[in-house]
Amino acid sequence: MRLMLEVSGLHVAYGRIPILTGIDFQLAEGEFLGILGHNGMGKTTLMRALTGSLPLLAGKVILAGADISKAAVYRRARLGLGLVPQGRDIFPDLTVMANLRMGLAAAAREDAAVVDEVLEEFPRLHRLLDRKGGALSGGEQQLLALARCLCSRPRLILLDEPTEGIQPSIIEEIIETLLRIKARGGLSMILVEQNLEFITALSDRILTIQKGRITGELDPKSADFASAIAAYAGMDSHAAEQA
Ligand SMILES: Nc1ncnc2c1ncn2[C@@H]1O[C@H](COP(=O)(O)OP(=O)(O)OP(=O)(O)O)[C@@H](O)[C@H]1O
Repeated sequence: MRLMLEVSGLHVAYGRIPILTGIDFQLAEGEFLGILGHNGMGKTTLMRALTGSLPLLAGKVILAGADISKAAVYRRARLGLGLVPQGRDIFPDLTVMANLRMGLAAAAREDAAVVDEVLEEFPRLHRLLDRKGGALSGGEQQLLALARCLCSRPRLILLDEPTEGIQPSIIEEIIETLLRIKARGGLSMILVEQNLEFITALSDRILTIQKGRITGELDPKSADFASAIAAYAGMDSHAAEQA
């Protein structure tokens, strides 16, 4: 098994307030790893530490064998680390096509044909290419943010709470799109979520995070998954199976 990401002993603080206090996990090449946690548990902080927008107090981050613990944000992007941030951060005054081209700028090698390739996976965006990003629905913006990230040809995508504030019908479409992309292979993903249906549909493994620490690991294929997730969410296992 080749490792795409190795995170060890990660400590991160905002000023003097410790937020992540010893995070360790590994991700295999091609693996989709879920990170499940309630509000304020440190999920976004972890994503920001991995992309380099927050410095580490201690610990190591190894991406495909390269130590990126101290690397700048742009260098991590060049090495194949892509982020689809919480809130999506698309450019509201640029068209969908111009937003996609911004994704090319983060790529190690700019290749305009990549936009057409990526668009094949996103039929809904095809019809919206001339529309301003700010005039899209939340779900369409999420699809655009994902497509823009794919235009940078990442090896590993960090996807931060993609279902937040999005209608269930588009959540389903995002799941189907990601399952197609996963089936093609060659891409690893870390999905940070609170939505049980989304994280269960896509993850090979799920880590739970509480108060800045990884507290458990769940296997969506295991027989006791429904009861394990129910214990995590504080609900009965029948409700978890419905989720
Ligand atoms: N810029 C900041 N300065 C100080 N504290 C912060 C800052 N950003 C986040 N925090 C605190 O760090 C903790 C972890 O926040 P984080 O955003 O990582 O959580 P999260 O799990 O992503 O939550 P959510 O699901 O609400 O986005 C919270 O207690 C939050 O209040």
